[in-house]
Amino acid sequence: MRYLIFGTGAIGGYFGGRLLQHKTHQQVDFIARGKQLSAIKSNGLALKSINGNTLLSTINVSEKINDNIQYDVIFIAVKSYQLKQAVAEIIRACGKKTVVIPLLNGIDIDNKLIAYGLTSKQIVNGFANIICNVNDYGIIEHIGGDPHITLGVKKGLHNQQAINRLTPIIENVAQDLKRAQVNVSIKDDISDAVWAKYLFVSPWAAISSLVEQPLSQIRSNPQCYLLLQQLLDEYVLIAKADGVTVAPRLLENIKKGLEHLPPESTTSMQNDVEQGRATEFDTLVASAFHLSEKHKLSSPILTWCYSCLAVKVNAGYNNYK
Ligand SMILES: NC(=O)C1=CN([C@@H]2O[C@H](COP(=O)(O)OP(=O)(O)OC[C@H]3O[C@@H](n4cnc5c(N)ncnc54)[C@H](OP(=O)(O)O)[C@@H]3O)[C@@H](O)[C@H]2O)C=CC1
Ligand SMILES: CC(C)(CO)C(=O)C(=O)O
Repeated sequence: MRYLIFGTGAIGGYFGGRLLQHKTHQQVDFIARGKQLSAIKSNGLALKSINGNTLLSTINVSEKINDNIQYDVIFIAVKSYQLKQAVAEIIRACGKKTVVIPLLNGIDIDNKLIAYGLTSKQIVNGFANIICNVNDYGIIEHIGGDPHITLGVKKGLHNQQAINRLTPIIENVAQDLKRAQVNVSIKDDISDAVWAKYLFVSPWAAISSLVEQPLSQIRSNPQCYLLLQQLLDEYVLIAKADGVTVAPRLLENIKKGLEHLPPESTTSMQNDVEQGRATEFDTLVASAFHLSEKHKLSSPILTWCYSCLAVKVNAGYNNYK
């Protein structure tokens, strides 16, 4: 299998790096840019991880996709606001058999990929569980979460013929990831799992982006923690109104997950807010707000977060580097 990791930031660097570290027959290429590209070219890609450090000094990384290579699988590991440009570049490298797997957070990433020009037959849905960041150029730091990728088709998106073609590819990718010491789940219909991940990350992303504090501070401030729990309850009502099956234990598991993550945990949206960069506000907060409006729900905490963050991130956009 020949893999392309499009976007060598936290997620792309970690999971692509592990695939490269444990590769047998497969080839793993990377797309990066700017100082990250220069640092990886000069010093290699370093993973500083609670699961073991490694330095990948032999790595095929470039700024643009080599159009002469036909990739079997392209993982997309950019932020949602970078997706349109990424797809414009990826489309050129897609052969008839290429499968594209987005690892972004969000409930409508597949629809965005289609709107930007990919076809449903080319897409396998996916998402990542891990807490990692770019610690310095060329250095990915994994501080929490057991690295996990969930893969699967969506019943509404794929017909049976597409499912039959994509299933063995998903299984091969899962085997390669497992060999690379990444846990993998495969879902027959990934829709509810995508929502479950969204419910875990989005309320926390909203609150952490507002208060700009690590999880320990959010947990130890009773009012702040209550806000997070109430916001989560509102997101769950939105999911249910949108037809999602929210398993009774899910809410309990999300709350337990938030209790047990390392104290220094932050969300990637919060990191972007703190650094004055563009954010995934549209995907993680505005999408939920608009769904709440569509289903005529009352979501007072979400409405408040939406308004405050809209002001805050718009100010942040002015500093966008
Ligand atoms: N970090 C985490 O722990 C987790 C993140 N996620 C999700 O994964 C997704 C990716 O997040 P994360 O890895 O943190 O983000 P990062 O910003 O760390 O990584 C994205 C990388 O892609 C690069 N990139 C974007 N567009 C291009 C392009 N056209 N050409 C070359 N390089 C490009 C960016 O470069 P540049 O910096 O120059 O823009 C950056 O290096 C998000 O949806 C996030 O919500 C999910 C689970 C956990
Ligand atoms: C919260 C976290 C780290 C959990 O996986 C995440 O998905 C993100 O910040 O984008």
